[in-house]
Amino acid sequence: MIKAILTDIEGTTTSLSFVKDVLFPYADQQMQAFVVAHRQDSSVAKLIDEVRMETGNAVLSLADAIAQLRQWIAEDKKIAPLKSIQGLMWEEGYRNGVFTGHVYEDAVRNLLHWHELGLKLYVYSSGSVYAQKLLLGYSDAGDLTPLFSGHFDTAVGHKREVKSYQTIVEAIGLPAGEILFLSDIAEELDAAAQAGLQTCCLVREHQPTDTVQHRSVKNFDELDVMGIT
Ligand SMILES: CSCCC(=O)C(=O)COP(=O)(O)O
Ligand SMILES: [Mg+2]
Repeated sequence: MIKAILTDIEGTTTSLSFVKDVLFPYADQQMQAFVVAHRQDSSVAKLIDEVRMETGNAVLSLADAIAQLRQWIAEDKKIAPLKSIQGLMWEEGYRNGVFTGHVYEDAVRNLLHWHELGLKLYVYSSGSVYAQKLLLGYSDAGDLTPLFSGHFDTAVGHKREVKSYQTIVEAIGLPAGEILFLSDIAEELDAAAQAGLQTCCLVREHQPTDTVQHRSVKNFDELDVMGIT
């Protein structure tokens, strides 16, 4: 019996297009002004140092660090300092009403339903925990954060690694087989399944490469959570 649901965001609760066509371009356009304006803030200064460490160049100039961050956005790299800086920048966009967090209607409806049924809900995304809470807190459907019992990002490890899911299972404190992981990426589902989680692939906008060993649905309405044993 499923007692908890761990969900991915991009491609699962949220459209790829919102991330690729709204969030990433916003971060790209604002990067220069944001980093220059906040370079003395301890949080931003620390993240720029992390960019230097990541590139292996301890004396990387601020201008080159900004260029590197923009390059990583273009390449959709899931690198921790980039994801953290993006979260800080998106906060301005959400707070100023430039955009709201896209969450599919079927996802909102079923997250509410599962929460009412007493299932524990968690997020695991490459977006920072801070960015996850912003997207769900400023969602099209209002503040969804009270539905969630916890959030995980790449601080627990990358999403294609089995160890990350083992760490999450330990943190949730339930047997792995009682946790259902939802994602649109086959390699993430493979890693979760190897850690013993139940899995389901969301095939919303594109056909994943190889998900034969996972159940698969087009949206959350098709998912019979209580039927999974
Ligand atoms: C939740 S923040 C916006 C999405 C993001 O930055 C990202 O990298 C999405 O990765 P996911 O693991 O949710 O596919
Ligand atoms: Mg995804």
